[in-house]
Amino acid sequence: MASDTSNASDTNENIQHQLKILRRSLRVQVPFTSGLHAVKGDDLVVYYEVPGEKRPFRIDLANATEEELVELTAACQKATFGVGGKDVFDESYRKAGKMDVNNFTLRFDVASLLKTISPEILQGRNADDSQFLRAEMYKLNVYGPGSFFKAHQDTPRSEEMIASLVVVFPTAHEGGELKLEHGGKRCLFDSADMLAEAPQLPALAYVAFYSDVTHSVETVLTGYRVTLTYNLYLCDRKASPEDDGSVRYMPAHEQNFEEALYALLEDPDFLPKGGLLSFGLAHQYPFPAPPDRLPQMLHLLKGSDAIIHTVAEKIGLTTQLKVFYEGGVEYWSREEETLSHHIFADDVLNVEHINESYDMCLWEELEKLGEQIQHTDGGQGVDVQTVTGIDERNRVRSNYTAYGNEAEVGHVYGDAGLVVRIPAIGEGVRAYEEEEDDEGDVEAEDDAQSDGGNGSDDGEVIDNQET
Ligand SMILES: O=C(O)CCC(=O)C(=O)O
Ligand SMILES: [Fe+2]
Repeated sequence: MASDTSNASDTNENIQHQLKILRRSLRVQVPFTSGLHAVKGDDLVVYYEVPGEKRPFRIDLANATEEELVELTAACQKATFGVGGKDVFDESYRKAGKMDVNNFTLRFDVASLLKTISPEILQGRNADDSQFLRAEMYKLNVYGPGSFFKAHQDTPRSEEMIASLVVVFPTAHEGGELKLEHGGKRCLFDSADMLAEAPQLPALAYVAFYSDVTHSVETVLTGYRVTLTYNLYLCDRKASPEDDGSVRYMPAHEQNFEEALYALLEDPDFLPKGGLLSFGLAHQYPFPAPPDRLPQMLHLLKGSDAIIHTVAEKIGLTTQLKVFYEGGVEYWSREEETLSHHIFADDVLNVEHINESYDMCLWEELEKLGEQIQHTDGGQGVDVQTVTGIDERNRVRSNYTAYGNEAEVGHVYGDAGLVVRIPAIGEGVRAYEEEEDDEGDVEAEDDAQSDGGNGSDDGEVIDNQET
């Protein structure tokens, strides 16, 4: 699927080495964070409504008896799950009890736990990023013996919903492990085990994972597994009274990524005429509504995707989300042009107005939207060096009406990926490479590379202040 963009630089050993480092430093990301969280004595007391009863019931989930847990289970509704925008009840898929947030209350305040998980969930973002995490309590779930929840992804409640948080109460149980799967990697969150071995009680076990992580709850064998779920949203820091101005520590893999990127920029064989460094996205994203969908998605990047954007920006390089359209598909392949039409488009292709089967129309629309990729067989276009392949994780579909002997709907598919724009040698952050300065118009940018500053704003004076 990824663009096949072999060029002269493919033979250069240094370039291959640095590309390998870029790949490796993006791969180490684990898409979840978990642990134990100590709480105070009565933090885990829950008051809940029981249908037909005037007064709320009380249960202390730090010291609950079996009888109390049976009562809590009885007060729950049978849990449903979302399929195609509808809530469905199917006990072969999800067997558990749930309680909506307006039917119970508890003292536990998630704020301190949010502080613990935020650095993990917001990793890859700028230290002075204007965003923080906000948690919205979603449901209380009760899994008695025989309960489970099969593999699913959580329904995003908005474009800003980035992750889910599950908090497990210290009620005795066996089984009920949460299985997590992302990008072919699997792991197990065994809260029963963690809580049984907690050095200090009362404590909660917690796990937070990005919204595109597939997860399932294994069958509970004995006892009761009680959980609280929260939706985690990205919010604008300006709206937060809790801004503590903390500075983010840059982990080693992110530093490696930055160093490899610098090494590539310094290599005279690396995209000498400039071009694009392309990356597949490691996470799935909801596409905001049109127009200008892609630029809006840039602030939603998470994990290793966010690292690419943050580091490139720090160096003074532009990152863009693009939709990669591969030519040569049946709708527009013309004999003389097969397979040479690959485009990085600036937005999702809109072809609703196209109502004829002559394939070139689609192609013309695509050309208006983006940059054609240079191919080994020559022709015009931009040089692209692929770091990681763009896959179908963020596939977008555009429909148009195709007329054959009957009108039918045709589809064009594109896949979103990230590109970092590399200037030609002698330009932008690579201005230091210029040997014969014939025009003298690159001087203002001479220092941009060496201080890692953002030399992107024309004419801006860069302070040499170290922080
Ligand atoms: O209770 C749990 O451990 C997970 C619940 C869950 O995945 C959900 O409510 O979507
Ligand atoms: Fe879930």
